[in-house]
Amino acid sequence: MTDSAVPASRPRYVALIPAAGVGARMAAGSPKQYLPILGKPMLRHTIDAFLSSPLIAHTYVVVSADDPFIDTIVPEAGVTVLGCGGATRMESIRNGLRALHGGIAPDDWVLVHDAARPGLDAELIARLIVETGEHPAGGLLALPVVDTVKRHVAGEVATVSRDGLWLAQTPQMFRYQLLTRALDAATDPSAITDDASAVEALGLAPKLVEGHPRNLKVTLPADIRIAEMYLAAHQPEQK
Ligand SMILES: Nc1ccn([C@@H]2O[C@H](COP(=O)(O)OP(=O)(O)OP(=O)(O)O)[C@@H](O)[C@H]2O)c(=O)n1
Ligand SMILES: C[C@](O)(CO)[C@H](O)COP(=O)(O)O
Repeated sequence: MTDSAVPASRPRYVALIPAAGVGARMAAGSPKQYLPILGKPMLRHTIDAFLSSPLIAHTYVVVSADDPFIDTIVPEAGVTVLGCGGATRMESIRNGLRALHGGIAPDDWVLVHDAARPGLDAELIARLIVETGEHPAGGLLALPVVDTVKRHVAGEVATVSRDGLWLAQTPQMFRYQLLTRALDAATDPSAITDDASAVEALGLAPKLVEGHPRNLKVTLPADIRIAEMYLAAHQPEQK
């Protein structure tokens, strides 16, 4: 895939990384986005993925107002830290989008990407941007479900058809105007577990673009080692 399929200047593509979570399921005693992955903080890997992409005009990182660790990672050219994290992922993203207001055009694209997915790289970013193209509902990386799916509720167990089921990853990309409208319209935060679900609630169908297992979300302690294995296997060769 070449970058020539991508429009040159405007609209721009910017990255928005929500990084204001506490990492409760990781239970590491400090926010998981600062845990070392191959000796480098997880968030640093995530930021570096966007800095390595020639398609991304700027990267914004949303952290908590009282985040004591972020200064060890940024600032640097091409990255802006926004200390407006909220109580939920959706709130952090909403606050981040509001902070961009005025500095971004309505039809610029925003790629929202979890700080907790350090396995992203420039190739996956390019695939998402090129395959989403001008799709009016935007697009997201996702993986088709390969296992048999069970639903277990109140003692009842049933097998759910996996036909058409995908696991959503990030980045998820939408034009700024659409994403802000979708998140502002979201009334039931428990139903909005990703950015695409807010857009779907408007009756739109974002494009699913095949992601990669290395782009896993580091959620539980065992995921750290898995992320390290993927990243070690994917490092450019040292000369
Ligand atoms: N209030 C929040 C909660 C989450 N996030 C971010 O959203 C991404 C996905 O969230 P998740 O993996 O759930 O991270 P945590 O909320 O930190 O984890 P947990 O749910 O286990 O506490 C992470 O990069 C996280 O930092 C955020 O910016 N603001
Ligand atoms: C956005 C996401 O990563 C897509 O899979 C996921 O929904 C985030 O969930 P979390 O519970 O906030 O980690």
